[in-house]
Amino acid sequence: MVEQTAIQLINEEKQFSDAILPYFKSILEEKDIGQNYHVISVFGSQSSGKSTLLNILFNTEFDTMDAQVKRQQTTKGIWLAHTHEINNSHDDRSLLNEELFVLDVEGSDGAERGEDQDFERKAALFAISVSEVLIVNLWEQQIGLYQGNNMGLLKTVFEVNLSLFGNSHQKKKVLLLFVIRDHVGVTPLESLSESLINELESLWDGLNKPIGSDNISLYDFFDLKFVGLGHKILQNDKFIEDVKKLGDQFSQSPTKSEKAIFRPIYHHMLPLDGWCMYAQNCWDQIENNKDLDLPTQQILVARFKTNEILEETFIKYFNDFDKIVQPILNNRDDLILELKHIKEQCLSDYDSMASRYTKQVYLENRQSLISKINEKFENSVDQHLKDVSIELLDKINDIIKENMNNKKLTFIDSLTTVKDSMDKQYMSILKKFNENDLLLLSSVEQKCKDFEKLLDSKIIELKNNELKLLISKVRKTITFEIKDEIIPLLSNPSLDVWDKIISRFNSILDRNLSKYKVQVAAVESTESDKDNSKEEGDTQSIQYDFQLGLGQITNDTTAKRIHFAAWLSLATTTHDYLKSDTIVNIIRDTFENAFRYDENDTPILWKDEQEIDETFKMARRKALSVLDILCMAKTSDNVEIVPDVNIDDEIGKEYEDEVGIYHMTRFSHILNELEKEKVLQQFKRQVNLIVIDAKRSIIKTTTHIPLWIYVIIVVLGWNEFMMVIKNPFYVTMLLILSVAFFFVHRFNLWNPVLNVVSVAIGETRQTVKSKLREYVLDEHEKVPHKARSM
Ligand SMILES: Nc1nc2c(ncn2[C@@H]2O[C@H](COP(=O)(O)OP(=O)(O)OP(=O)(O)O)[C@@H](O)[C@H]2O)c(=O)[nH]1
Repeated sequence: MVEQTAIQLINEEKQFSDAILPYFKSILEEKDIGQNYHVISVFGSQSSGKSTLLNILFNTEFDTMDAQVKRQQTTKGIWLAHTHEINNSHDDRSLLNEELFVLDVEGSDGAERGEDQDFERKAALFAISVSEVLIVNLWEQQIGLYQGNNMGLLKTVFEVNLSLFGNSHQKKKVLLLFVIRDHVGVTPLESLSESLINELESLWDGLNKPIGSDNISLYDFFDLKFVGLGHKILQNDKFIEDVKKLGDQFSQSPTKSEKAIFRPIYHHMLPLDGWCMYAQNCWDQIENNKDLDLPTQQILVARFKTNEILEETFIKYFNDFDKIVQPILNNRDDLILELKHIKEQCLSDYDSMASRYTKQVYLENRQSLISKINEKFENSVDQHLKDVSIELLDKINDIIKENMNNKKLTFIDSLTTVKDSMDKQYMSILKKFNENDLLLLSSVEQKCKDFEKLLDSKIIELKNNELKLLISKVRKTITFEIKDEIIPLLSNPSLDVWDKIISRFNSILDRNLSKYKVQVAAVESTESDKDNSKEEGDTQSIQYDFQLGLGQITNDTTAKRIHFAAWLSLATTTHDYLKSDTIVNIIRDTFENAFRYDENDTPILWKDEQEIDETFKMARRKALSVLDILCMAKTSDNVEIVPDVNIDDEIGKEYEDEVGIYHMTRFSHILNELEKEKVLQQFKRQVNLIVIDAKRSIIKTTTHIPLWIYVIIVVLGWNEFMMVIKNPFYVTMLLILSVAFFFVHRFNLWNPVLNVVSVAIGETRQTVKSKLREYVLDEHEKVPHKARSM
């Protein structure tokens, strides 16, 4: 046997060769024949001329027996040979443009295997399973003999075949081509065929059919064809001619001739590598005596092969996927184009390779490939959509700010508009990917939900920020107003100062919350409910809406927060302001006002100490009553003021005073007893000084010029006084000077007077100087004159 042209598919030990694929590769090289091939088996008694027929018909080179040497088994196991040549009457061997694979099966009834019919049964079943055409080779004289013409074996094969495929919906047909050898022509072929058909049909009828397969006919599984070949030894030319005629039928196309042997219904519709795997699976099943389900095997092969193709094409296009896609992740149009291109290429490659397998499996795996591709796209698309989401969400802030700055829309209207717009933008982008089938169907809805979630959390964040701003703004205003209105009240406290403070506080709070108040229609209630609501101040019918699209609970909580903050601000303001020193100053001022000024706010001029003492007592009483008011926040009804919210946790600090007593800071507790005592002492020290000052001022005015001075003045100046009184000139001069002095002093003319006096003095000085100069010069001139005259 020539190694290159035939290979042992299954050896005598019933082992399937693993060299089949390399064999196919070596003979076909890189040629992809797809489904353009046919598988033919030959089956018959040992040394019945099977190999000889195949070699002449298909130009193969199977071993044949040399009868002149020894009649013995030549073909062992199952051999496979490749050919594309068919001997025909046109003498054109390349008529058929398809590849042929011919299986030469070990002959039955061989002496070498003896009674062991296991292999020949398995081989027959295998041949039926994997071939389109099974040539049953028999001598003319064997027809009519049960054992001699393999009818026994055929019966077994039919039976197994029926039990395996009887209930299958996909009944694949095989052509049983009975080749009658040494047909010398005495008995016409028709008559021989008839005998064989009768034999086969009665054989079929006699089969032990499985339940439910009673009505299945022989022809549901097999087509029958009969050919007679002349005696090779005696009529060699006729033999060759008959073989060529048979070759014609093999060469013909089913579309052109009814006699054509190869028909699509016999084909397994598997590409060659798939057929190889299929054949191996069939043999494994047969060999292991398992149920051989050919359609299932075909599907398994298709599944395996299409999976293999799927993986190969996927790797081919997605090995460098990240490198290709990463740089264009931010460019949506390029990204969509590239993804689309990759997907189309990948699917086109898959289609060309896998579409040759069972359609259902091919389509199933195509869908898997699409899902796999989309899954791979998922990361990139997700990354892109994430960037898009961030971009869109970032824009929201600016758009809302712009809308609010331009006073175009309120915050909540702006928020609704922006949300709709962002939703639309995102959906249109998502739609672009979806339209191009670049998303996993299952993920589209999720992506929408994810964006909705992001958008909602952004909206909540914006609302919270806006709410924080609003609360902070209202708090600041309330704090400012509290300081502005409450501190003046505290710095000059009246007896009902705390009533006034609470009243102002309520009006401040009300003023700041009024624009957010919503009147809600009163809910029908029972009489007792109405009474209760009256007692509670009808607050139940008032709700708040801070115009930020918040839920009622959040609105109410916000109102409560502002209410709480207002109380805290009031507490902080009063406690910060009413420190011990400030209280000392306040009560000292109260004391001073009462002590120094009368009812008309006129300063009191003390006449005597008794008056000072009485006024002191009155002023101190007033100051101490103010101290009592400031030490404890109580209404004029003497009811301690307790905030209607619990701010104790904020201001309620526990502390120990100097004498070891624990105190808890409360809103109404401004000073504790110890602090009050200290304030009192400080106050006393300060007012004592004021009283001492007052008393000293009386002594000063009364003891400023001692009386005896006046007596001395009168005693010592009596003569001068009398002299002035008695002289009319002095009296007149005194009166004139007194009047002049009065007017100058009254009209504050001392400066002009002093100017006049200084000018007069200057003039006088000049005059005196000039007179003196004249006098000196005159004396000088007289002296030389006297000297000359002497
Ligand atoms: N009378 C006759 N002899 C033939 C014919 N064809 C082949 N022979 C002879 O029969 C003998 C066996 O032929 P093979 O082709 O080896 O038979 P085989 O069926 O392949 O044998 P195994 O492979 O051993 O089963 C050879 O000597 C052939 O010359 C034929 O048509 N008529």
